[in-house]
Amino acid sequence: MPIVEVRGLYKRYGDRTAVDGVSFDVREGEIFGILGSNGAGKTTTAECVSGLRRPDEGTVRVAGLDPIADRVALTELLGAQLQQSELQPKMTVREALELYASFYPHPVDGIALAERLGLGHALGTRFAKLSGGQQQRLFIALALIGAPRVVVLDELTTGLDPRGRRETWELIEEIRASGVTVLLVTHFMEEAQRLCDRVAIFDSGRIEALGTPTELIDRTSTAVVVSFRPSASLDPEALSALPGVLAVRRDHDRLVVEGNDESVEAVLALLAREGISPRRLRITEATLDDAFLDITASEKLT
Ligand SMILES: Nc1ncnc2c1ncn2[C@@H]1O[C@H](COP(=O)(O)OP(=O)(O)OP(=O)(O)O)[C@@H](O)[C@H]1O
Repeated sequence: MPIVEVRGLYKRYGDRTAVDGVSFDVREGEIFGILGSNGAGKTTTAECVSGLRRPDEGTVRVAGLDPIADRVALTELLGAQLQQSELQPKMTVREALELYASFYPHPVDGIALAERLGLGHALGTRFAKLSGGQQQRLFIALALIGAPRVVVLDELTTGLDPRGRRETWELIEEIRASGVTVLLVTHFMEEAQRLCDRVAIFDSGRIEALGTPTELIDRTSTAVVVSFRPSASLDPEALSALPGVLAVRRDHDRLVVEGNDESVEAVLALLAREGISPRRLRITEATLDDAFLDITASEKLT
């Protein structure tokens, strides 16, 4: 049973179509990523799920509730991350937790939550004095304080340093492990590949691809790149003719072969037959980043 269902969602701002007929389901207990470049319609979609924007067309259901018509009931089961401007700079962590707990009928213990999120020692610290990472943790805490079944996290790690980002990823994994469904809006492919069970790639208000990160990576034309410095001269044409090879190029004294698993085996077999050793051999697999560029670029060509 999906916990979030979006069907035929349209949202326009004046004559600009921000969301252009989007449909997807989020399964209970998964981390579902909404990915896309700036202006792709990610935030607008997340806001429609959270009940912060009214769709122009289409339906949104969260655990069977209409986020606009059933707004009060929705707040009991959906937690959304706040934007920075929504917290008073002078409010302490403890005050923020108490204030937000008062909005919900069955809040969790705010102090225990703060401790779980590594904010136990910062309860008396004012919001403005928290580090970027601590502020993000507080936003996660406030999204979780009402004991939601679903949390919507939008660009949570933007502006964090690599350590802060990794710590936040671990927190999100813990949230999922506790049974909460996470809708994660991001434009960081590494983040999505690491965290998300499934992702929807948005481009110009539409979903161009949806699947697990592995499925999307497998769909990219170049799944694997092999590069090496041949110990003796080798005709690139011989490489181009091998099964699965999509492209061969020279990069200084290296040969770079783009292809798939089949082409890796074929390249290595050819080198063995010719008695050529592949010096400084590197085999790199495509990432979600490659898949994203491939998917959004091919859409632009059609
Ligand atoms: N309140 C608004 N009024 C007018 N246009 C808007 C409004 N909010 C968003 N837009 C426009 O709608 C489009 C989609 O915006 P949205 O914020 O949903 O995209 P996004 O994928 O979240 O982008 P970003 O990563 O930049 O936040 C953009 O072209 C944006 O300029």
